[in-house]
Amino acid sequence: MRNKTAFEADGMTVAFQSAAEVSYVLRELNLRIEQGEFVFVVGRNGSGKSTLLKVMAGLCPISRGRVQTYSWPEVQAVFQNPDAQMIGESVIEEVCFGLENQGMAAEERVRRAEEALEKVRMKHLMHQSVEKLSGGQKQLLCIAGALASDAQLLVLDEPTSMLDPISREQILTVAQTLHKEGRTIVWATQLMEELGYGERVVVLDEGNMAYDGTPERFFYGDDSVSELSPCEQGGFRKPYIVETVEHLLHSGLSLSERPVTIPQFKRVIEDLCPFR
Ligand SMILES: Nc1ncnc2c1ncn2[C@@H]1O[C@H](COP(=O)(O)OP(=O)(O)OP(=O)(O)O)[C@@H](O)[C@H]1O
Repeated sequence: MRNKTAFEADGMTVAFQSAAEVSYVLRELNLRIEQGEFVFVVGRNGSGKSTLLKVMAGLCPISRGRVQTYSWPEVQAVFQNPDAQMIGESVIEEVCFGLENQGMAAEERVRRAEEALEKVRMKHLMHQSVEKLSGGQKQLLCIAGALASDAQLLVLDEPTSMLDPISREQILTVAQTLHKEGRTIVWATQLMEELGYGERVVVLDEGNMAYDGTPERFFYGDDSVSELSPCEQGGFRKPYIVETVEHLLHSGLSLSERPVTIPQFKRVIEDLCPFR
């Protein structure tokens, strides 16, 4: 699945002109995402994450440079304000509506919508009015809409920001499954714990690319003991697992890997305990 490019930008610049000045939001970015990658986009507020995702979804024109991406319905996006994306009256209608626009037969629409609602644990609410949903439930509903489609590229802008920890983990696990099936996922987040679910982290800083690499190198850097890692350089807070591992490394323990996820951490601890 890795032989096709899902998104490519060369010298991509996005600028907004106001009466007084031109403000640059993305500055001459070069970025290539292959089909099947799971990429997290990280950056402080206002660093340009949403703008980058909007360009990927074909919703924001660029000012300079060159961009190549899928067009709708091969790209599906979930943005931060779920209300702005709602059209249907009931939960199931909302999901089916998007599929109808993609020319899917009625029976298939309902089957897919129910399956997607099941994945986000909202099937029991399928006949409820969209208006009565909480913010987090609306976010889950938008995610269900994207899951139900055949989209090759899923663009998700802080999709778990309103979700409780169980729903958050559920959505991350669903995203991992879609990734394993070969879909491309680009996910903007402020939550460092989420990065281990993907395989690549892109950091934006005032519209510039500050880092592009694995989650492991992002958290630990090239040398885990001396230099500041890209995570520290960016002023982000490391996840608990990474902080714990760094304590172990500083105390002189030699570890089999530098874990960023709980299963990886478990492996490291098991390797340290030969008599388990
Ligand atoms: N339509 C617009 N007109 C003018 N400025 C804009 C427009 N859209 C975004 N910006 C500016 O671009 C900058 C980047 O915004 P963007 O929403 O892409 O950042 P972000 O990293 O997603 O932020 P957050 O984490 O707060 O969601 C901000 O300073 C914002 O004010």
